[in-house]
Amino acid sequence: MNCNLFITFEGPEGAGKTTVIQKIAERLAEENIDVLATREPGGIEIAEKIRSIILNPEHTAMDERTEALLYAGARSQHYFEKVRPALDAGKMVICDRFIDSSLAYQGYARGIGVDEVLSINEFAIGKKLPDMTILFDLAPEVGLARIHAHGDREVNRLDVESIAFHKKVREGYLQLVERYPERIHVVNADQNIERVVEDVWSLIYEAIQ
Ligand SMILES: Nc1ncnc2c1ncn2[C@@H]1O[C@H](COP(=O)(O)OP(=O)(O)OP(=O)(O)O)[C@@H](O)[C@H]1O
Ligand SMILES: Cc1cn([C@H]2C[C@H](O)[C@@H](COP(=O)(O)O)O2)c(=O)[nH]c1=O
Repeated sequence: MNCNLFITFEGPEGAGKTTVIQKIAERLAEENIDVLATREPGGIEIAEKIRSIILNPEHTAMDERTEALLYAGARSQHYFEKVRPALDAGKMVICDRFIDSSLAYQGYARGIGVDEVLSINEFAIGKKLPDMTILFDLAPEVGLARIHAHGDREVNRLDVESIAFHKKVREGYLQLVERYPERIHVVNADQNIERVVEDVWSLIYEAIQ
């Protein structure tokens, strides 16, 4: 078994990443796999502070380049303080969002350019990409409706972007699948939660064999 993997979960708002990651972490633990579940932006104190600046709905004046750099800064701190040491200790790391969020949201949807955003992220964390990425694909209307219906998390500065922006995020992700076909695996997130968990588990189980 190869369990020393860095696996990232990606997708639009309300796609189910946070819910599924918790269930997958429990399942991995049941299989006696040493796993660290974490998230971006955040996961450690400094990055959580940066998160609260980026996502504050009052920060409407934030320039798109500032936004891209803050995400990259939070990523750098989180990666070197928490992710890399866990991987070096032989653990599996599963992370709710990572570099592909920056490529899809800032690079593609904001229009900064995917290659430009990739290059600031290479400065932040180096060139190594995750071993595997699972993309939760979902129409943005469905994900946003889930967030508004359940009300179990605060609505942030990115949530309130236009539907056109969220559609571009989805397009950006789907272009990343074409760019990294070996790494990024698409899961249909518009199914009941148990089905989504099973689809994700199958991908991870295959990867660790
Ligand atoms: N497959 C599903 N079907 C119906 N509701 C779901 C499904 N997956 C998640 N939900 C619900 O949708 C809401 C958002 O889920 P969750 O927080 O897991 O999404 P997320 O992808 O992490 O979102 P975000 O990136 O915006 O934080 C939660 O209330 C959750 O219970
Ligand atoms: C890492 C990262 C995230 N984002 C966006 C995506 C979401 O709108 C928020 C994070 O909120 P969540 O509830 O934790 O999913 O930030 C981004 O635009 N760029 C990034 O690199």
